[in-house]
Amino acid sequence: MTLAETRNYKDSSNPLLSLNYESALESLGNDYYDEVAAEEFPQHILRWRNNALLPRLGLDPQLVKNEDFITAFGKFQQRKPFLALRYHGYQFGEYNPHLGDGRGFLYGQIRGSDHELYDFSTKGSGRTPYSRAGDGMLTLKGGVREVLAAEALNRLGVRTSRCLSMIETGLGLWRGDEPSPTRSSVMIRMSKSHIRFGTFERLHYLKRPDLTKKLLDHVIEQYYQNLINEHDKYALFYAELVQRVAELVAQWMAAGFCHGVLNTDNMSITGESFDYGPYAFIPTYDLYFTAAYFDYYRRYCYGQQPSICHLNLEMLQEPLKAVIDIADLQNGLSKFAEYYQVEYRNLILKKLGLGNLHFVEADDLLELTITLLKDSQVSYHQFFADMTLTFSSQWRDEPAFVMNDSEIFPALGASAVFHNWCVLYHKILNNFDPEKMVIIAKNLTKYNPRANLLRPVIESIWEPIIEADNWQPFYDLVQQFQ
Ligand SMILES: Nc1ncnc2c1ncn2[C@@H]1O[C@H](COP(=O)(O)OP(=O)(O)OP(=O)(O)O)[C@@H](O)[C@H]1O
Ligand SMILES: [Mg+2]
Repeated sequence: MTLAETRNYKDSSNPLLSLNYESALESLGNDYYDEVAAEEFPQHILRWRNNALLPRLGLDPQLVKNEDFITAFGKFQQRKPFLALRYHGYQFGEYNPHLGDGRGFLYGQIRGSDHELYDFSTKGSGRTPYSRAGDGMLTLKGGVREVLAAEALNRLGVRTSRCLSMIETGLGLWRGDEPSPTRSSVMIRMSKSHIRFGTFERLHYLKRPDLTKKLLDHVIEQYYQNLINEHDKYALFYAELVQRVAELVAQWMAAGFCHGVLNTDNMSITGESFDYGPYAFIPTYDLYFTAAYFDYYRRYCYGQQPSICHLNLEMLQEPLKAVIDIADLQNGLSKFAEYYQVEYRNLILKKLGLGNLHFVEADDLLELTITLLKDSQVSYHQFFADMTLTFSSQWRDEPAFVMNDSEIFPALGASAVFHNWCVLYHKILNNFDPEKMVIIAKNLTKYNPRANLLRPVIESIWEPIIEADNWQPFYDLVQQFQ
């Protein structure tokens, strides 16, 4: 078989291989990537297949065999080319020109049934020219954590990439942050582009405005299709990116999520959330909560996320200046705070059951809720989950009903802030007709999943896996997010 024939070869018996792969990124030319080979692993055990994503690929989960996943996404048979994407990035504030896909590659691109272009990218598929001192691998625990984060965030309404599959690969890896040797995995992540802020930063570093413009045209054509025919599409692109990123951070904040490593190589040009390494969900509302143990100066702590994303957007202006007027860039960024506030307010009101209702005390309630969460240091997740569980139409009748249900939070009952919160929440409910209570109860259930992904929960999933190779708790938990 010639190389061209290999590239077009389709195994019609494997639905994952007979998908209609597109080559939007490949066709940009090899200034943006290197062709690489996948690692050959000693073992392939399918640990996770995301059936929920298959219909979006036009596939019936019943017709895709586990072996199909293994052939395509573990053995990497019958598909080429695999493209390690080139990028740089600001890591903890320092520019790093030695990055790029160091343990992954672009496997292929697929047009979903929603007409959006999706990337399938690997993580843990072996060394590339960008691996530096790394082994090119992903630990099994890293794979488990990324699958869980993506599903939990998706359930919480965050615009996120998701994992399509995770296969255990039978290697023993050495890591400073896991008892070693530790088990290995390879993952396929489905996302709306793996082009990062750092992809543009590299082109600026190389002084290639021509390549910047070509990439920007590609990004707009594929991911900002509503702007294609606008005469000022470049300015509008940046303005929309600012909005998407501001909304994304608001989604993280409302979800109580701390990404952990908001370097510019982990920021997507489509404003989608991805790369779930040392992330954590906040146990309590604490702006200084820091997810990554190596983030000594709390640069990426929970409360810093909005300003860090603003800074990352500001730094992206440098490469974009090659194509977009500086005044347009500044104007675009000036709306960040407003977009963030609007989205955050909406999301917290949704979590309080009141998202789609109009009432004058909305800002007071938002402020008081945050004060309550901050002062009391009750569990951020549990506050909303218990509110969902205990809410009743009686809360409309008397503030005392709200307070009495507070037995779930004995510490809250005595506080003046909680008393004020109950009075205000009751007053707001009292403005509405009794039948609106049903809508509020439904909203609470919709926006406050019962399951959570706090650190002890992840550990309780991981323990049965390492101790008895028992994956049931993992499947049960993912199921609750889907
Ligand atoms: N084990 C490893 N071997 C080789 N390169 C690695 C390894 N771990 C991380 N890298 C590289 O270090 C850089 C920063 O890693 P980071 O953890 O942000 O990304 P990642 O998790 O590997 O991938 P992604 O951002 O696609 O989720 C990236 O260029 C990544 O490819
Ligand atoms: Mg990364």
